[in-house]
Amino acid sequence: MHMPVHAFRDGASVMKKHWKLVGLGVGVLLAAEIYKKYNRKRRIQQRKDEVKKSCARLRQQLQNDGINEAKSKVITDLSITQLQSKLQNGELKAIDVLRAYQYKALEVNDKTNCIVEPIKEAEVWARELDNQTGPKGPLHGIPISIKECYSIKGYFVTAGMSYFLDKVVDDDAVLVKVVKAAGGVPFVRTNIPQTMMTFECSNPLYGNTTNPHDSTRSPGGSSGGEGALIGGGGSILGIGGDIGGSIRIPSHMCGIVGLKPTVQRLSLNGSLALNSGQTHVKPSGGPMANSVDGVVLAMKVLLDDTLFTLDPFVPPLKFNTKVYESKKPLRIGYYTDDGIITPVPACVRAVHEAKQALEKLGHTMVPFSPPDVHAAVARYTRTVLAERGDIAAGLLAGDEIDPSYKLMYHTYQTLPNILRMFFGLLMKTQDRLAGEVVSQRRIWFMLDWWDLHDEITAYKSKFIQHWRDMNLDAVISPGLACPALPSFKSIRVSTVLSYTALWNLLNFPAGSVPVSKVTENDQKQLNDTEVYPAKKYFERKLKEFCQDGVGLPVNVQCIALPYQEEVVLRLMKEIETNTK
Ligand SMILES: CCCCCC/C=C\CCCCCCCC(=O)NCCO
Repeated sequence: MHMPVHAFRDGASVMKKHWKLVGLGVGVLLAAEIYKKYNRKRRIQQRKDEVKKSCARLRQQLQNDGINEAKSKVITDLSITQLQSKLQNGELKAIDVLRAYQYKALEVNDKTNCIVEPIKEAEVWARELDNQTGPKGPLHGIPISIKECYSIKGYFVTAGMSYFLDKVVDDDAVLVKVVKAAGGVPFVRTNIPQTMMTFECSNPLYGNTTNPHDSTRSPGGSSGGEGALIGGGGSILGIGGDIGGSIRIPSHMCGIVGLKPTVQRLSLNGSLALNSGQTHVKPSGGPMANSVDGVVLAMKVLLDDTLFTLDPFVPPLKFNTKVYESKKPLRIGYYTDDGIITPVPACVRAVHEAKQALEKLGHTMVPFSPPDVHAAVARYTRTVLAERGDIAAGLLAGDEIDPSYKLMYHTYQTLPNILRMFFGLLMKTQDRLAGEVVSQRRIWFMLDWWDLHDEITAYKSKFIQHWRDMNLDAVISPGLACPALPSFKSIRVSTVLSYTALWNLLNFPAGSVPVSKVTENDQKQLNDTEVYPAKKYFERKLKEFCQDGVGLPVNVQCIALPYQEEVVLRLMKEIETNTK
């Protein structure tokens, strides 16, 4: 049978028509995509310009008001206790304190790029406080820096993603409201890493933040802007957030004090979290400051009726001064190596110095081994990476992926599963945990999710039993396995996170407090293979990244059982007073 020629001709013309339509469709889609990308780029540039202008305006204002280095220093050199008392007794005005910190913050920002933008309403708030009659709030006139993820009415909350540049938020986060109700003056918003799920501090909107002690290094993250600003002296008290170490890592890397409370001891309502539907390991909001007194003041002020009313899901537990001020000797566990990655000598020395100081104060120090950290941390990553970064990837469509997030993004989003498994196997030959984390499968089924919950609950019970068997009141550990890392390198030594993430998995409160600085001798020991054999791949990388680190801050971590923040803070205060 043969087809007449016209049938071919008709068929061909129908096909041609279809191809034209398909071509048109593809063209429209492509054009839409190009337009979307162009639009996002334009929006990012616009945002960058707005931020630049806002800093320039403030600088001009400070100049007009005659604020200079010397005038600023008189105020920024005061401790939080001195500052609070001078503001309370009227010796200092809120507007003068604000100006002094604005000046210093801009100076630190010039060096580290730690600020997203100044909060322009701060001046009005400070003047209102100065004109106020009647009783003063406990934070009266104290300038407070705020991590970018907390809503402040009239501002963008982005976690470094242009997706969120479409709409300014229309209300303050609960913690911001409590700070303001207590007379605090939120005055700058601080930088974060893209998605906030890394411990760097870089994103395409606001750029990379550097460490105030070494500009080639990262301040850590995700509350890295807070770390750099407070560490550089540009803020005395700030608010951060932590689901894996985001308060404690920048505190450690920038030599400041930070507290990750038990989840929900403070409210996170009104703060951006990409993984808010993730139910097993939740983030905590917490204070960061240049002293333990600052963190204690913040906890005392925040744990009050205003907070309990604004967020009734916060347990109404006020700050327990009796526990904080207790002199009763405690039984404290300590460890320097969790078996995942051996900390560099400076971080080990810091734990020993804190231990000695606590011993001198009459506490009993006992060696402690956190049980099965490997399984715990594997469950932690399985939980926080359960959707393999799908949520972030959806929001990031069209955005440039920041260098700090690239490796993680591509490992989980673009690498075909088969290659990821292969890559994971290869990594396992170098580092078992890292290899396992890379090979972990996405959680598809609800029953797997529930099983994971049960495994975590069982681990918590086992851990608490071990803690009870040892009759412990608290534990101290390295602040992290290394001091500040060169910018963009953290993913290459990501297992250092085991020192902080364990306490998120367990939901124990944990704080980070400065103890020391890296010395020449620490560096000598780092390069002595007898002291630091660096047998694992990540340890070798750590050794490489920790060269030339003399002078970098080193903290230790203090941990207690859930809702015992006051025990953590007591230890932190004792360590702060009795080391260095
Ligand atoms: C412990 C082994 C780590 C292996 C490498 C896995 C890499 C990343 C895992 C997730 C990283 C989570 C970082 C969380 C930072 C943070 O606390 N963000 C606060 C968000 O509110």
